[in-house]
Amino acid sequence: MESGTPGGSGPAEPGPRLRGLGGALQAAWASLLSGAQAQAQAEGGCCAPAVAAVLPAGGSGERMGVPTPKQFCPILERPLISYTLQALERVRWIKDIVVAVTGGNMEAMKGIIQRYQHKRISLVEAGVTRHRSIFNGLKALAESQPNSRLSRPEVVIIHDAVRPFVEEDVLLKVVTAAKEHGAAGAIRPLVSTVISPSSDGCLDHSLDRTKHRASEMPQAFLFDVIYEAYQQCSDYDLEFGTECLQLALKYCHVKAKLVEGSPDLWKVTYKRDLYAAESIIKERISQQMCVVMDTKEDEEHVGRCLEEMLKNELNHVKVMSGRDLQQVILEQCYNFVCVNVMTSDFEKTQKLLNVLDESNLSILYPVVVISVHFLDNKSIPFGRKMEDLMQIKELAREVKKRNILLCGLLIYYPQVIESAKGRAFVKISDPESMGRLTLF
Ligand SMILES: Nc1ccn([C@@H]2O[C@H](COP(=O)(O)OP(=O)(O)OP(=O)(O)O)[C@@H](O)[C@H]2O)c(=O)n1
Ligand SMILES: O=C(CO)[C@H](O)[C@H](O)COP(=O)(O)O
Repeated sequence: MESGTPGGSGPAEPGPRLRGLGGALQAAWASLLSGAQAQAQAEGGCCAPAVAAVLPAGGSGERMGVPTPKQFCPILERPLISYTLQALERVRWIKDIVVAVTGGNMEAMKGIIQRYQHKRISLVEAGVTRHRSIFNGLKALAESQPNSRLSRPEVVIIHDAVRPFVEEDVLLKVVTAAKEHGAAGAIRPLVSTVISPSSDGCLDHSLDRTKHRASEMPQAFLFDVIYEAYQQCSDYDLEFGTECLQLALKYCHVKAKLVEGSPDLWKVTYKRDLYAAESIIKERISQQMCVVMDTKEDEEHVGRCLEEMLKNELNHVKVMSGRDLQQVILEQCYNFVCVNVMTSDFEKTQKLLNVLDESNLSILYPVVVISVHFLDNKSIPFGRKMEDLMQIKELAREVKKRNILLCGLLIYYPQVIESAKGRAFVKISDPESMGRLTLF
């Protein structure tokens, strides 16, 4: 068993991050906690139930038909598996994440962990089938080695490395249900009817679609249940089985609770799925925008006006004062409009770029920054202003190396407007008084 992070990163703070979860889920978590706490107290310990995850990532992705195993295929220049790891590691109550990779991909995987700063990851050698890879992950959790930071969890989540869009709510639902029933898994309605062909290639019978479901991931188990099932199961199961819930039923008589999952839980299998995954990621990161203003006063005018306009297009728009720049990072937003009203040309933008650099936000996704500038026709001529602003080219070249895409917007307005330029923005949104917008 190898530690994925050379130099090691300690486990995350135990305890759930419940932001955004509904009341029913919070109650579910509370009951999960209380059961575990009672047991922990009885054992003289404390804290939440130990939850770990096993991610099989040792396949070759034959159906995708490209030389690179699909879990390592890039989406927006980042390997698919990194998105799945990110989805799991942001769930703070998952203590350990064990990833099964082939010996040949071990170094590449370590590189990914280091480059994208993944935490709480341990690597094990994959097996020749998915079930064998999972079994290896479970063994690493069951039999903690002298130098291993892993310990036997109470509940284990099993999730395919090639299902990147798993959300905290479904993870919580399967873990909670597994605690109660011994096993649980996400399901989806069938898209197509399942039929059974006979040996002559004709229809034998078809299944009633309303009575069947597609089994997806994640699944969760009481660790003792699934480990026992894997220890008991036959070579045939390990070789040809595709369903962990079935092993729990067959070998431990545990009937899994089935939990409705979201459509995004589907497994990246064919090449076109990579394009679909890319579109989903782009859609998600483009729906959030931060408008950074350089004074509180202008925030009232330009900021609020811009916010109203953008809200027609985007789900989440937030206006922030230049003084709250550190807060920007906590928002996990990847699109910024930085309005330089009061400060000299690039002062605000430069401050934002510094904060972004320090945060390492752009390691995970490309960050877009639009630097907005104003010019009224009574001050310096348009051409001179543009010349001054052309220094943005150099800045843009520099930050592009760090995955930050910077461009400028010059708003040139014809009238002198007495008070804050915020009003000028209101005016230019009106085509009658429109001056000139120049993207540079
Ligand atoms: N020996 C194997 C085979 C598969 N998997 C993993 O199990 C998950 C689901 O399997 P699947 O989608 O079938 O992946 P592949 O086997 O890689 O794909 P294919 O069947 O097209 O070859 C994937 O994360 C895959 O990497 C694994 O860990 N070890
Ligand atoms: O479908 C599944 C539900 O149990 C598993 O998630 C798994 O993806 C099946 O893998 P494979 O395609 O290799 O059989």
